[in-house]
Amino acid sequence: MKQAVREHKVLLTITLLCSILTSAAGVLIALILQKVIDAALQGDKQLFREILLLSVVYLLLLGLFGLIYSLCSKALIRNVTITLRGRVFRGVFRQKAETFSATNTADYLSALTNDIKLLEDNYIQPMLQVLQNVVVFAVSLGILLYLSPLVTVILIGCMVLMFAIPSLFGKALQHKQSEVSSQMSAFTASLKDLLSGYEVITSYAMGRYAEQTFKQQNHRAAGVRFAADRLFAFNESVSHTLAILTQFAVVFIAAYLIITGNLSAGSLVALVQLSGGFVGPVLAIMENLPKIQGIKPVQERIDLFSEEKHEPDAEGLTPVFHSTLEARHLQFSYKQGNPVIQDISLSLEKGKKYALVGPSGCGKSTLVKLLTGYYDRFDGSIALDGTDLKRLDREKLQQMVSTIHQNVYMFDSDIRHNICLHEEFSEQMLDTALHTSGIHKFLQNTPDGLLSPVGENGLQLSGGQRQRIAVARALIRNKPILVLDEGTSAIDMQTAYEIESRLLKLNELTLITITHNMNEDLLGLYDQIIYMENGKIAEMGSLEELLKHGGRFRGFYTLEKDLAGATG
Ligand SMILES: Nc1ncnc2c1ncn2[C@@H]1O[C@H](COP(=O)(O)OP(=O)(O)OP(=O)(O)O)[C@@H](O)[C@H]1O
Repeated sequence: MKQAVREHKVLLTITLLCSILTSAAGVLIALILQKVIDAALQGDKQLFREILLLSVVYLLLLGLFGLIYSLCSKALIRNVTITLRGRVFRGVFRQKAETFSATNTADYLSALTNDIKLLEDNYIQPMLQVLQNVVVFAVSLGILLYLSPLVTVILIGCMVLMFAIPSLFGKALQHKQSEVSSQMSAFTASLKDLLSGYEVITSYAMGRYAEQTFKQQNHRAAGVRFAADRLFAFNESVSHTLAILTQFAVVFIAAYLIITGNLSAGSLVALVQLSGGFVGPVLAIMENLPKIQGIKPVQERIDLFSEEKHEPDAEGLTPVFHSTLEARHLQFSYKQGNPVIQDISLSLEKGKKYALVGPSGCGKSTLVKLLTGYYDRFDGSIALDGTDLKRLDREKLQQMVSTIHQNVYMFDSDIRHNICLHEEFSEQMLDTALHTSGIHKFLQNTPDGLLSPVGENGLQLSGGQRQRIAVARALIRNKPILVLDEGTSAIDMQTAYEIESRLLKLNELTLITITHNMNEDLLGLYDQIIYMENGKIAEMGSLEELLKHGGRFRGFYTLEKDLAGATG
């Protein structure tokens, strides 16, 4: 947060300077009032003309500095907001995949929208106001002392009382602000969940449930906000009452000093004006200080997501893959005491093709995620060409692997953009990717070809078409490792067979396919079938070897085939 403000030092300095000048000049009006009233009461025309001229110059300068301050402060808020959002956005994308997936995306959305707005309203603007008011207070104090030390002492007494108030509210407000931030995050999460579930909600007649959930979250969010505002209201009204009391005290004492002949009428007007300039700033400071204190939890949350929090990889070695990807005694659990991967050792060779099979939930996807550097909180070791994965540059490692999942994310653009993703590729590379992925088949039936829009998250395409785009997206980049995590499950059998058999022919590609499809012709093309059960590798070998062996894989294979036959 502070770093983001520091990035705009020049604008900050100009804003602060103009703020000081405008605030200080604003106070001088009291002296002009004093002089003009005394000149009028004395009938001094010469002095009256001089003050009139001075006032015109004063007004012009005040207006000019006021305008510059106003423009600069708004530009400062805009720049800091842009910088903060940028830092959070980059921070989110730079963190480890493991950390990213452990956090609800609504938390990121909330940090980028609600929290940054809270910072603007409760930190940046109050900070500028506090500074302005400190200047007004200091200049007013000087002039007050010059006009009447007695009134000044009484004013200071009232001030002390007024300062005691925010300390009573500060802690409670801090707590309430934190609650507002968490509740807004929960509200965004719930809203996102409901909107993403549109199809399920409408087709399963869940409208009432959705409305009720929304109503509850809506009321809760508004309720927490109101509880914080209520506390602000108490703080503000106590402060206002004390401020008015102070001004009353000044008027009555100054009036008494006029009665006793110790003060001029002009000075009384100046004192009343100054007491406003003295009390007002204290009031504003008191209102703003709890806001600044209260925003600390939100500030910490933003800092947590910001890029400076994400340390670079320890060694950041550049990964190379010429021979093997090897795991030794690999153990991993999502929750302590519940291991999902148990003592797995295996070696994958470059260019070979592996089919990973086993009952649902046995740990296939988790194993592949570990092997490709998605999670780094595991026991045992994983090495790429002999170098420990934890020593490698995470970003470069990610760039060596393409993973195609069952659900493919599509940007709301056309087919070409969803394959190339802002990168330039030759027409020949694009053509090869289109053929290997089987896209060319359905392109013939689309009027705009590669320029056909796919709609929000690819809604205008079928599941199979989306998966073919994902295959092309991966192939065009020519990455050495391709993971198909049921990546062709939505494609018809014939096309899936064609795509997979083309991938199996790519000599340089190391292919790891997680599949439930027990197609003998396809499985027979894989170099190795890795059969998993309960987080362990139960058997490993070619299809022929495993079937001949007649072990656990054979039982699984036969059962799956029978089931597919019965349901298909
Ligand atoms: N992010 C996660 N957090 C907590 N537990 C998880 C997470 N991902 C998977 N699991 C659990 O780990 C176990 C293995 O899941 P995994 O997805 O690796 O299995 P799988 O063999 O690929 O299953 P499937 O064939 O159904 O896709 C399951 O019990 C699952 O509930």
